[in-house]
Amino acid sequence: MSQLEIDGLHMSFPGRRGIAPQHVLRGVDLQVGQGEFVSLIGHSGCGKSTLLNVVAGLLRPNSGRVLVGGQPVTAPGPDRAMVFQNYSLLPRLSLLANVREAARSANPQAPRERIDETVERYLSAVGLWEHRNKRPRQVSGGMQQRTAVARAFAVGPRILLLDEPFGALDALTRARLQEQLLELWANESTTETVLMVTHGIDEAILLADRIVVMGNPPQPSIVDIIPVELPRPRDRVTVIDDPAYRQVQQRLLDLLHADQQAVA
Ligand SMILES: Nc1ncnc2c1ncn2[C@@H]1O[C@H](COP(=O)(O)OP(=O)(O)OP(=O)(O)O)[C@@H](O)[C@H]1O
Repeated sequence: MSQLEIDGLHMSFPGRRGIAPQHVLRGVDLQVGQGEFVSLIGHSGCGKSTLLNVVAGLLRPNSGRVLVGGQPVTAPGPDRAMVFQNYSLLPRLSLLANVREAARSANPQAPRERIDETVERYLSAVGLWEHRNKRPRQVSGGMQQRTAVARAFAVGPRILLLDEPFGALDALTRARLQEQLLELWANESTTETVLMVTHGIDEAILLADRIVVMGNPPQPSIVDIIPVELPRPRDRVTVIDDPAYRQVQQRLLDLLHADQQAVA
């Protein structure tokens, strides 16, 4: 059984002042297996964030359904945690308190020592334990985003939803955070499955087991799903010489180019 199942999802936003509704997702079907890392890629406005928000339970679709572990998603829940591009930390809380509050509210029955241990583990894993008492405004954007990633893992979700989490970061910080994410996902957490929106072709190939390509209107749905058959762990420097890497890269470029032509 798939851990995440999306069946026949349709989503439109009402048009204003006589303008027709905007169909953002038309008939999206996707199954994601336990332990899979799946990236969503597509041009701006094709509905990637909308799809992630429906899976998170933040938006209700017009029709279709999302199942997690066979159960329908109707609202946000601790089995799914989301990381946004813009950090979204609570500004008045320290980094430690941001992570602790999320871990506590997702696991209200857990003993305090276990929560403290979880918070320390994830803040240390992203290299921020020594900065734990600072407020978000006292640290860099990269550090804020590392805190947001630590917070998401500390909730103990089965599925991690990432909406362009590294989009605002410089290349070196992004590379470091990609590695920390893979390390946490593969070795350090109970989180099994990752669904990640990205604009980066190379980021998608480096991280994902499969890449879901989404199309613009008139076909705002999945246009292709590309498996990435590169062994893990993947080294960002050498992996680009692998013929399988080049093949996936070319396929993505062709699909994204064709989609751009279609709307031009
Ligand atoms: N709450 C909303 N109300 C009305 N329209 C919306 C709403 N949210 C998104 N949209 C519209 O739906 C379309 C898809 O938006 P979405 O954010 O899902 O795209 P995206 O692929 O994630 O884009 P980007 O890559 O630029 O973040 C856009 O045209 C957007 O303007």
